Amino acid sequence: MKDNNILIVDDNKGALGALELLLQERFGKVTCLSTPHRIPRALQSLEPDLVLLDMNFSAGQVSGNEGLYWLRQIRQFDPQVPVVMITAYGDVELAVKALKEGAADFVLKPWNNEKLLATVESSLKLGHSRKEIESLRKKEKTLKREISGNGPSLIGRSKAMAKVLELVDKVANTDANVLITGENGTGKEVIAKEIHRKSARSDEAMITVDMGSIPETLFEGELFGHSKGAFTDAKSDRMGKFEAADKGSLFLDEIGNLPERNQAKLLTALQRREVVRVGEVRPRSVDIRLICATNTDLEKAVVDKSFREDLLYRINTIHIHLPTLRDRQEDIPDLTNFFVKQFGEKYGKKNISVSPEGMNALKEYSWPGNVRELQHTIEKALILAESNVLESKDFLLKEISPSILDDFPETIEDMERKMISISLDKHNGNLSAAAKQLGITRQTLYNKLKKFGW
Ligand SMILES: Nc1ncnc2c1ncn2[C@@H]1O[C@H](COP(=O)(O)OP(=O)(O)OP(=O)(O)O)[C@@H](O)[C@H]1O
Repeated sequence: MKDNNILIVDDNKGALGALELLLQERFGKVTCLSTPHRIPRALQSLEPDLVLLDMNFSAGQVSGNEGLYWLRQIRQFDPQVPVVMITAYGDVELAVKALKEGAADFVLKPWNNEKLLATVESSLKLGHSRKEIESLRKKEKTLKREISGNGPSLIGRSKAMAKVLELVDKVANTDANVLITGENGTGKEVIAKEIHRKSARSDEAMITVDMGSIPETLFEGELFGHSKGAFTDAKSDRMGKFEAADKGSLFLDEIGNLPERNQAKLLTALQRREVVRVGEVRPRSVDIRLICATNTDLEKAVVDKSFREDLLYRINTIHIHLPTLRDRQEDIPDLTNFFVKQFGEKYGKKNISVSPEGMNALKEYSWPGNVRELQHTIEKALILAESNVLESKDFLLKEISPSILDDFPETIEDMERKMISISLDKHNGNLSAAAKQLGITRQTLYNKLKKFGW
């Protein structure tokens, strides 16, 4: 405890000298003030770790009111710094008053050296803990913002997107459950982040869970947490995603991929707004705002009996459907310029632009992979670009031939089946290789195969 900075304020010069000698040997630097009026300046210049404050300064004053006044001033300037009150006229009532006003402790004159040193030491520890808590809180806040994404990088001035954004504004500040649907890559996660960012919960985290990538047996542990020893790998207590999202938002992506057994467990947690960690019996309350997303037709899944109707009603209080990129061609130039700038900075190619002919080609393309495909197309074009102006040939767009269109799947689900089947054929049934090529996890592929009954 040698590197502390202590401020002593006492009008009695004898007491000041004795305290200085006693404290500097044990705790580090000590600064003495014989008049309280210099306290504000000293707090600013010294940033003390502790203040030892006399209660009476003016001659004849024994009420302790002066000390209480300066205690308030100090706490206003720095609420974390511990203040130990010291007086010759202390009584229990005055001590209680000072403690109520936020003093860390109270010492009577004449003091007992050992007792005083112990009081100062424990008050210093209290001050250090307060500072640590304060800095951890700040760190936590920054991390939560980092986890939730910093926004706003949401591009979309088309009529279709204006409607979506209007709905986002209306629901953001409510706690209504929101279901976001739309094809792959239309920006469902971007919209979920926007809802969170505009909500009163934006200081807390938005925790994202990809429901398709959690193995069926690990679902409860991942979402609800587990206690130490609940299963072989549970080496310590762990909170689940629900608890981590407490006071913030929980974003369940790919909710359509949730196996039936776990749909019931999720529904129970949502209805009760509480979770029970695996290995425990005591429920823990959670205060979350639920946002779900899917590219599957959940109404159809309900008819097919692969998705619970009661769960669908629970999650879709508000339904936001995202238009495909081909249904909002007006957004293509803004999105293109946004990605050109973003990747231009990333790859050190800042003067790149797109020719009018190139922009037309981008607008006319059908974008089956939506905004994500546009993003990847621009990134590739920028990396390979040999001139500063990108032409249509630079985008390597794959035009779909009419014969392919004849055989084109009618629904996204049909397309998924087809893509999975082609990929499995290509990789001789090797799930890992097919999943890698399709850009999904092996577990998601496995869940889809199960869903299709393959
Ligand atoms: N309106 C937008 N403005 C800027 N970037 C966008 C917009 N929409 C989508 N993106 C970008 O496109 C990519 C895909 O978006 P996102 O992951 O939100 O789509 P998704 O619908 O959730 O996809 P999936 O169904 O595959 O999970 C992301 O990199 C995202 O930043």
